[in-house]
Parts: sequence; C-alpha cells; structure tokens
Amino acid sequence: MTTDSVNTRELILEILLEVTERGQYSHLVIRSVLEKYQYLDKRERAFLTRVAEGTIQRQIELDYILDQFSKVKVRKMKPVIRAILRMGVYQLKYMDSVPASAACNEAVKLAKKKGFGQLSGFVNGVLRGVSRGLDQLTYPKESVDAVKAWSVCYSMPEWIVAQWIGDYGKERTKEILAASLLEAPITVRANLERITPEALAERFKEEGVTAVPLDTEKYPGLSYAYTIFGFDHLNGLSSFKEGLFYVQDISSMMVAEYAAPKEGDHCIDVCAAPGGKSIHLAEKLRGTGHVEARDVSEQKVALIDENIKRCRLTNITAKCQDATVLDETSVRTADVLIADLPCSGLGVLRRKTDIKYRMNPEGEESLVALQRQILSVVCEYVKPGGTLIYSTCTIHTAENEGNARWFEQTHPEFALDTMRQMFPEEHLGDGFFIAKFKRKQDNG
Ligand SMILES: C[S@@+](CC[C@H](N)C(=O)[O-])C[C@H]1O[C@@H](n2cnc3c(N)ncnc32)[C@H](O)[C@@H]1O
Repeated sequence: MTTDSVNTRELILEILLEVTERGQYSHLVIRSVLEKYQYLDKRERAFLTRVAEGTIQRQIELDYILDQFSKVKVRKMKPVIRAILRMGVYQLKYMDSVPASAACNEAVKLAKKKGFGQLSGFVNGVLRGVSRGLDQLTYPKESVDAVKAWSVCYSMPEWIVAQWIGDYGKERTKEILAASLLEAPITVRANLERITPEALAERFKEEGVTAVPLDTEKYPGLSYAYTIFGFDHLNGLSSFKEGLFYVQDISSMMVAEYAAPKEGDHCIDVCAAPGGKSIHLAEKLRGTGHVEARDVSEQKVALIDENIKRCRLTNITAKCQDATVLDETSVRTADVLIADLPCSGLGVLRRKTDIKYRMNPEGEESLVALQRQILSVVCEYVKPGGTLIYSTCTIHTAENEGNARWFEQTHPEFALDTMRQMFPEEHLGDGFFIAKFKRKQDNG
C-alpha cells in the first residue's frame, strides 16, 4: 500500500470524525488507530499521523481558506465532507510530498466511497480552486487586528490569543503561538535505579534508536535525559518494556528536580496518574523512603500501577484518593508533596492538538477554583519544614502565578521559595509552571 492509499485516508477521515464530531481526544484516537492497524508500514503510519494531527492542529486556518473557496460555508457542510475537505486542504498547503492532483483525486474517491457521490463534484471543485488559488490567499492583517490575524495564521481560538496577549504581551504571545505548532520532541529519562545513562545509550544503539543527550549547560541536572528518534513503537523496544526509561517531557522532569527529595523522605503525589512525576521521585529516593501516588479513580490508579510495575520500583504505591477530600491520616506526614493539578493544558498543545478547541474561559475559571480547593486540602499533609510543589502544564497566569500568590496570601504558614513559568519556545519542553513552597517550622 502506498501513502496515497485510500485506506490510509479513510482511517484519517475516521480519526477526524471521532475528534470533531464525537468529542474524542485526538492523541488517544490516533494512538488507538495505530495500535489497531499495526500492519501499516512505517511510511503509512507517519502519513496518517501527520495528516490527522496537522488537520486538527491547523483547523482554524483550513476553515478560513475553505470559506474563501466554497459557496457553502464550512460550518454548514456535512461532517464527512467538511473533514474530507479539511484534510485535502492540509495536504495541498502543508505537504509538498503529496502532488496536488493526488490530494484532490483521493478526496473525491473518499467522498464517493463514503456514500457522497453526489457531492464529489463539489469536493473536486473546491479543492481544485484551493490548489490553484493557494498563492493568492489573503489573510487578516496583523496591523488591523492582531488577535484575528494570529488566530487564523496560528490556528488558535481568538480568546486564547487575547488571553495570552493580556497575560504576557504581544511579543511573547507570538512566540508561544509559533511554538505551539512545532513538533514536540520525545524525551526520556533513564531509570537510574536500573541503568546508568551511558548504558541506556548503548541499549538504544543496539535497538536502532537514535538518542541525543540533553545539553547539560542548558538543562543542568538532567544528565540522565535524552531526546530519542528513529523508532516505530515504544512497545516494540525491549528497553521500554523492561522499564529502563520513562518517557517524560523535560518540563515535567523539573518537578522532581525542584522537589529534590532526600533519602528516606515520605512523598505524596495527590494527582499522580499515569505516574511520571511520582516514579521520578521514587527513583530519586534510591530505594529508600516512600512515595504514595494517588489519583481520583481506580482506572487512573491502575495506570500508575502499570508504570510502577514496568519500572520495577519497590518504594512507591498507588492509591485511590480524591484530593478534594481531607485524608486525616496524612496530615503533617509528607516531607514532599506534589500537587500537579488538573489544568487547562495550554502548555501541551504540541502534543494534544485539540485541547485548544475544547477549553473555554468558563472551564478555566472552574479549574482555578478546583486548584485552590485541592491546594487548601492537600497542604495540610506537609510536615513543618516540608516542601509543597504546585505545578500545571498550562500557560495562564490565573491558574499559575495567580494561584501561587493566592496560596501564599491565604496560607501564611507556607513561604514561596521559587516560582517559574516555562514557555515552549524557550526550550525543548512543554509550557509548564512550577511553584515551590516550604512549610514554616511551627515556631517560624
Ligand atoms: C496533570 S494530571 C497528572 C499527571 C501526573 N502528575 C504525571 O506526571 O504523570 C492531573 C491528574 O489529576 C487527576 N485528578 C483530577 N481530579 C482529581 C481529584 N479530585 N483527586 C485526585 N486526582 C484528581 C486526574 O485524574 C489526572 O490524572
């Protein structure tokens, strides 16, 4: 089968419909399709991933283009036709490797195959129009309305563009917007309980994986981390199945770095699934102490358990516990408490491309309230002298600096030690926020 295969495009169409019409998460749908159709060769898998992710990621711009070339507006189109046209325009605009004629013809065939033969002429006409007119496209002008212009150009909902401009200014916003469209690297950290970084690099070499160590000047402390390329599935790597490394974004690795647990410490991670930060802490304890990794449902706890088992760690357990409910038995027991809380996720748009269409200002507001509620409960678990880390994977001052300042003011028994917003354009990692607090001694 070639990359032009109707079959691959049909799968892409199904993915798009699952995400846009049935509300499924794009990264989960794509992952499950790749798992189900393991017979697809590497090129087809890459094509499928690229077109599905790219079409979702650039949807606002694609719709803007389609609206210039179609007499039926995108929002009025039948869902199947809309999805076929979006993926067609994506290939025309962003994939030089796909000839324009193939993008148009395959779209027409797909429309017929899906029972829309009577609209195949429409699909053909619109896509051929786009193909001919791509060079003369006009976009909203930044000098007239930056929010509108950047929303179309970077495919970001206008409210997010406006919020970022308000929070961080225009210059930084433009950088974040550009970074949100880049491909996110796959970074891993060696499980230092099981293998040295050097031995892991050897294993990668044997398995045909290219592993590039991080620049330790830029990321001091992360000498155990690599960016990896050139493999097909993680599950196909024996080093992964043996738990010799954990896939984790660099910004997320910083949580355990800032927490800096000491041997013998008792750590509680109140929102831990699938377990990345808890497992990192447990590794840092070098077989001593204990990490309790909690999450709200048994299903989530099962995910943590799976990762603990794979990494073969003995100083960590998973437990189902709602973080909004006080657990009396944990009060003042934790040397380190991690509150990596549910958030709007605007820092991880490179990996979870559809979050930007799902979130809204009301959703953010209720998250700010939930974060405050959880922080007020779980701070009780921190011992005098202990550390509390509040983190989110978002870029939003109300959830981040705003909540950190709120916590500082409402909980004078804690002192703010460090606060850092990481932006995706600054480094390889996701947009991420960390605030580190210390609980004062009782007489302090
Ligand atoms: C940002 S994710 C945590 C990621 C995790 N720390 C890691 O590094 O792998 C937030 C988690 O909070 C959990 N969560 C949401 N509401 C919760 C609650 N009330 N109590 C406990 N966990 C909750 C979600 O199930 C989700 O797994």
